[in-house]
Amino acid sequence: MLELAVDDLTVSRGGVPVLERLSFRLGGGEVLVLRGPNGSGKTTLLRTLAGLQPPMAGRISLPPEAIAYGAHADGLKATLTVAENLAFWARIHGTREIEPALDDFNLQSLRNRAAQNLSAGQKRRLGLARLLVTGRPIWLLDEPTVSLDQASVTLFADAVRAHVAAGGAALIATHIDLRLEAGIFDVGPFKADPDAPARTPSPFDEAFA
Ligand SMILES: Nc1ncnc2c1ncn2[C@@H]1O[C@H](COP(=O)(O)OP(=O)(O)OP(=O)(O)O)[C@@H](O)[C@H]1O
Repeated sequence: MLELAVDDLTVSRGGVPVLERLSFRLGGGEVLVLRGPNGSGKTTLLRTLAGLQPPMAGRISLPPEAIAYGAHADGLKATLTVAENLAFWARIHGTREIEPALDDFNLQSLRNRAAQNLSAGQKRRLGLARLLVTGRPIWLLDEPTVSLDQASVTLFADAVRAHVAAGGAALIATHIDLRLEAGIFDVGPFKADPDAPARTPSPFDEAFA
């Protein structure tokens, strides 16, 4: 059974706790939207869940090789074409076809254009199309609709809907209403208290002890 389970998780930036004691579950077929004001820690949480930084405390459990992380930076290979970029990621991740990804993000007419010559919104569409070729079941998405026009937002929402209908899951930090059937997880109540005494001494504390 596909599930991302988060228990009593504290996440940090630069050694300072940002969100603390979070617990939630995300199962196959579910979308969870992360809400919270700018700087509240949504990116920090997603980076921690993606394994890009260690948790400060608590547990994250998920199936191996389950995560596809879509970050602010699109991570495109500038000199490769749209189709070559997708083929590159398809090879890394396995056997997935690139044609459905080109279709779903309206990239067929751009397939032979170098990524560096795409507009901001087109680059973003390519970055999102990459999710489809990873074949990974859990999508962690950080502001996926930045630079997208309304039609592309709809394409993206449709792709998420199809992904969860096929048993996948998505955790999405966004400030806009995607009109998806989704749970809402507001990180606001989990804001760490910066004045609380540190649970474990940092190297800084030791140096001045
Ligand atoms: N490298 C860093 N070192 C120290 N603090 C950082 C670093 N990067 C971010 N922060 C701080 O960590 C906090 C959480 O930032 P984060 O990017 O996770 O918020 P967010 O909820 O994703 O914000 P937004 O909605 O603006 O994208 C912010 O106060 C930010 O200033």
